[in-house]
Amino acid sequence: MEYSGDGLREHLLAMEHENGTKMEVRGLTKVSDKDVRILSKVNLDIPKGVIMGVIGPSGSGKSTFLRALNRLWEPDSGSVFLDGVDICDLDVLNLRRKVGMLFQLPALFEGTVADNVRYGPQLKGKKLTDIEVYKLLALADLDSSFYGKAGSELSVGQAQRVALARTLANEPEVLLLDEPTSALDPISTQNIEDVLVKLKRDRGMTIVIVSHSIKQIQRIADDVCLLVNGEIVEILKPHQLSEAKHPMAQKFLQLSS
Ligand SMILES: Nc1ncnc2c1ncn2[C@@H]1O[C@H](COP(=O)(O)OP(=O)(O)OP(=O)(O)O)[C@@H](O)[C@H]1O
Repeated sequence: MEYSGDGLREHLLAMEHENGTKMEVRGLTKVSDKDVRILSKVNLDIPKGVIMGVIGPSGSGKSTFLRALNRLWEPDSGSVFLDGVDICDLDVLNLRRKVGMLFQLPALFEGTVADNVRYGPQLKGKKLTDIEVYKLLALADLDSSFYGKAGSELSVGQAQRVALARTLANEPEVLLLDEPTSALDPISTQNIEDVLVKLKRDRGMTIVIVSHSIKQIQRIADDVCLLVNGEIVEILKPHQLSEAKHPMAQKFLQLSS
């Protein structure tokens, strides 16, 4: 299709909207009770439909940063915008549906896998059909045999995929993952990574993943930000990580490789 004049401008504007910034983090600062800076004026643009990796030494503020994106804590100063709207202006439960989160260890509720997957929609008064539950399980790479299983029967890797299906049942636009595979074996890790890449590719999902594994970030991330002492010191493409300039970042990368 050819565009000219107004048509071209409209087309470009539409593309800009399609591929625009999903989350903007501006001046995010968190100070501990003991007056220690945990995050210091963090700025980051997270584009739509990308996997953003967050890496850095232990204690650098990665989890704190991630939790700020769906208001698991409130910053001392600074703001986070979702599609241009300050997340403080959104109903917090609604925000957490739009910006879902997975943790290192999955915590399933009592009951079956299907009960877990149905949980979020049920809170909004919607009962997922069996077919909808099966589809969500499939999205998280779980076959139909998991439907009636109890959470306690599952391996950690399987439980993590159920937790992912449960989060996806809320139809999030952004997925936050805090070291989601660090307790998993290589095959379960690969299953989760494949699902994340598929969610990005097929659904345009925006994903922010904190990981201690540089290799994982290199396998799946589009961009990676390096957090050191509560500050983003560099934002790079995964293949450029060896070129990081900050001395602490260099040391961290050397020790991690
Ligand atoms: N609720 C809190 N009160 C006081 N200090 C905190 C609190 N939560 C985190 N911290 C401190 O903030 C710093 C950053 O912690 P955070 O868990 O965000 O780091 P991290 O980069 O995710 O670390 P790790 O890689 O070890 O998980 C640490 O020094 C931690 O001790």
